[in-house]
Amino acid sequence: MTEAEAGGGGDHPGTTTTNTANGAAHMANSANSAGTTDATGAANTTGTAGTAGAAGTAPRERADALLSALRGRLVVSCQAPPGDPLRDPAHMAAMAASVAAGAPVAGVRVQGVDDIRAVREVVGLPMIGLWKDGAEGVYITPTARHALAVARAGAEIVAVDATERPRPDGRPLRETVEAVHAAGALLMADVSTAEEGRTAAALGADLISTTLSGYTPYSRQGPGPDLELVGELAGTVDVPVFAEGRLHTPEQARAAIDAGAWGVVVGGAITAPAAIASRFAAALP
Ligand SMILES: CC(=O)N[C@H](C=O)[C@@H](O)[C@H](O)[C@H](O)COP(=O)(O)O
Repeated sequence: MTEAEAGGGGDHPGTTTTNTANGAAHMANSANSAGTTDATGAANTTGTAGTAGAAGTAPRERADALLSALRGRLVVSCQAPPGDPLRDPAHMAAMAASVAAGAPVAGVRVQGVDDIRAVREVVGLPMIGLWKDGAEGVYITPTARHALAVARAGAEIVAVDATERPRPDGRPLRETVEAVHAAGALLMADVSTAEEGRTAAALGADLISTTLSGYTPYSRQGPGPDLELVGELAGTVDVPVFAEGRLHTPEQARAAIDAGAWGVVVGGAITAPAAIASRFAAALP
């Protein structure tokens, strides 16, 4: 990924950043041609992406259609940790295609520009994209440059770290929000506390996710999902709130929806065979 590939550009749609219960007004006709998956085509599980069935509709309508397709439903995160033999774009594309073909999932969450491109080739579902750069501090899509690369690789929704921790380039989160919107994508703010969620929503984030609860030293620590945070956020911000992180069972996913989540994102419990096998092995005498 070069700076030229990742850097600015794109037509700013010039939309406002007013948040509404139904989401964003920023979903422009993207400069990223690969990222124009038909957001209304939730039933379209596999096949060539980018059919852009909603192309030509207003940005706001496209954003609302995308968010509606995710409401009350499951997004599967297809990510492999560094060093895992599955950490390969072709493997993640096969994983995502398998899940999409065999289960009524609403979307996928995919890490890294190469994986996003590979998954985009074979899965037509809405995609939350991110770019993990590093492993300490702010590493989930840490700068506007990373965010633009993710949008241009084909993700309709760009997930970024929206915690209060210092960002590696020292730039404000607001710049990333503006860059993502200029690229015609929506921004998902990965947060660890309710205050961070409220701040992100005020900055124009289109969706909030509880992804980082338990991953900042000042947030709730625990083995399971932070449903309390889901409920608090759902009651105070006017954008969709996603439950994500440590959802291990279908019952927890349902409880998250009951707590007010717009949708749920599940990763390791579905797409991390080593972690799943370890739990089984640990239960044996
Ligand atoms: C903290 C962090 O880096 N979370 C990452 C965000 O994309 C992923 O490693 C998680 O797998 C994802 O959030 C889904 O969570 P879980 O795998 O617990 O269902």
